[in-house]
Amino acid sequence: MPESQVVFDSVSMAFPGGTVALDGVDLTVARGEFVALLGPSGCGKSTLLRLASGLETATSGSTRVATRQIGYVFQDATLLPWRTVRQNVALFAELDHLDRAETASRVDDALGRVGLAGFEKHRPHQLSGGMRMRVSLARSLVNQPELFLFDEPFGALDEFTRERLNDDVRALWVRERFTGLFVTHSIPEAVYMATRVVVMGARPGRVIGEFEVPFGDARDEHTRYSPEFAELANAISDCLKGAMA
Ligand SMILES: Nc1ncnc2c1ncn2[C@@H]1O[C@H](COP(=O)(O)OP(=O)(O)OP(=O)(O)O)[C@@H](O)[C@H]1O
Repeated sequence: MPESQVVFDSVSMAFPGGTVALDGVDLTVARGEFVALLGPSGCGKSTLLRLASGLETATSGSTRVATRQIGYVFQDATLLPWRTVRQNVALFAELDHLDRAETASRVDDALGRVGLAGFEKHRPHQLSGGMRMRVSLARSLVNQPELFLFDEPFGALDEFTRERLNDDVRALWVRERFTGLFVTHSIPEAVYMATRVVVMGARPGRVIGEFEVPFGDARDEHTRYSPEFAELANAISDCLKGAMA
């Protein structure tokens, strides 16, 4: 049995206003897995990520996370406009009081890995949306996450930029083998990115379908247009339609 990185055990979440976001979520994510989460709007996907990050605590059930090294990337890159790219990428390391020389070396490494070498002195307003997302990714990479939470990170980007970032995140995952939990509304993105796709039902959310993705590490345009890809995407689509019916 592979080691578990995240375990949601009968997790339910009711907010003070009365909204029941999650009801009996059971989901185990193994170390090094990349799980994409799909589900209708409001079914509690972001809530699940917040539980995994420790930002929220479930009303009932338990959430166990085997690491404290967690990266979190949102749709909004949330960069500080007055800081340069380099200073933004160094932010979490500074907050963690990481040694200066170590921070500098990790920042250089992260900038290189997301393709931003040469843009260190730019400010966020001088960057495209895709580049701002790269800064956000690099900022999390500096803390060497073992668990990476992605909350629909590329939803606001054009398709071309989104596909390039998909490839970049996959390349990072292939190299680092962090555990990934990736929320998206896009079935093709989920299938392309993940080792397993988990479908949640309408609120209150729970897991209604799981699909192993049979493609290996090497994925490219041919993967996206293969009959196997279309077949899997169709099966997931049927499951999602059931969730919304
Ligand atoms: N802090 C909160 N207080 C009250 N209700 C909340 C809070 N956070 C989330 N909710 C509610 O819980 C439900 C689930 O929200 P959540 O953001 O987790 O869903 P989601 O699946 O990520 O949605 P989307 O796909 O639209 O981003 C929604 O009805 C939302 O309004």
